[in-house]
Amino acid sequence: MSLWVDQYRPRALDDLHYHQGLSTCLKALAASGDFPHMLFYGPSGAGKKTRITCTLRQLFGPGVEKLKIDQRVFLTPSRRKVEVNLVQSNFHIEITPSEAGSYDRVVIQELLKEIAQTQQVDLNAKQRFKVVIINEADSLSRDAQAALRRTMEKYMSNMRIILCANSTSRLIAPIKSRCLLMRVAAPSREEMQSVMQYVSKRAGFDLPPEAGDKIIDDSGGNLRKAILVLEALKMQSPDLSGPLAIAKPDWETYCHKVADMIISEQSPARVMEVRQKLYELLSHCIPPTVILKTIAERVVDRVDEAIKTDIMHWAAIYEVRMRIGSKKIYHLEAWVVKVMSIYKHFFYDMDMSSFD
Ligand SMILES: Nc1ncnc2c1ncn2[C@@H]1O[C@H](COP(=O)(O)OP(=O)(O)OP(=O)(O)O)[C@@H](O)[C@H]1O
Repeated sequence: MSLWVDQYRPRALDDLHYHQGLSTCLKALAASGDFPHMLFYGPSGAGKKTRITCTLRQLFGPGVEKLKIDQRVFLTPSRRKVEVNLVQSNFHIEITPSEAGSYDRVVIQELLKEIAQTQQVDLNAKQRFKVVIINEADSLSRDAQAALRRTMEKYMSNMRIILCANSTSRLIAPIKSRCLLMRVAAPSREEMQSVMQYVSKRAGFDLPPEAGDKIIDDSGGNLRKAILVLEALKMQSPDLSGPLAIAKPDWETYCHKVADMIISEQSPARVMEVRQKLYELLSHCIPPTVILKTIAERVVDRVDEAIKTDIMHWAAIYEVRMRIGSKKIYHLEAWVVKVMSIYKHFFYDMDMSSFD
């Protein structure tokens, strides 16, 4: 039994429900015999992955759906072992180099070289090249990006790269200029509604449009989230009528709690309590940037207009520091202290001005 998001995921370019223009373009490229390196970018759950797999199917036929998962060990120059998962078919290979943390360059360099130097073994293959999909390309380190750039130039004859990212801003210009950029925007409300109606039909029930609207309100343009919530709600109350209670994920509630703690007291003791909670979140593998963003948004929701921009400004600064540095907790905590100080000063200044 698979989840609806997988079970009803469109498998061919012709079956995609929205962004028809993109599908037409991808079909033409696949048929052209001159397939470029590509960069798919857009927000989470907009449908990048779905479009990439449909494109592969268009290029190679249903054989690309026969997947196997391997684990590969790479040796770093300091002889440390890093493990990375590979998902592959006879025609393509998919990697998430960020699994290797700061050793992502080793993974990119070794793996791409190896693939580029092996010829396509399947004589019936429709294309002479293999495709390498690189997930979370926007978290590649500078070194890894430089290595990627060199391989892109050198091994174009039997390899194509497809990068998948949320935004293009952290990718170096020479990579962007070697790829065809495909922007996959979040679907509109109507598009989401029609996909959910379709999924419901396939699952054998009618979705009341109001229930669909409620789910869309909560999804923030993330279609995967919407379909997951739809399935969960259908389990809870099979007729989907009446008020729907969409549960927030635990980590989100937890982040909100941290935000409330920051606002309700500003003291060294409170900083220590917040630190505990931050460790807890990090140990459950919630990405530090997501933690920072979620807490910041909640804080900003609850404070005076006058200090909102300041708080976001510092969140942005600490996010950058966090990406560069290695100990995430330091930067998260430094930001918390900064916010407490901004908040406290704001009230102090107000009190003083009442004496004027
Ligand atoms: N055109 C479409 N028609 C119908 N359903 C779609 C379409 N595109 C995407 N979906 C559904 O939306 C879900 C999310 O899409 P997908 O996993 O491709 O997003 P993504 O952009 O790669 O997200 P992330 O960046 O978080 O990995 C899929 O599981 C699929 O069921």
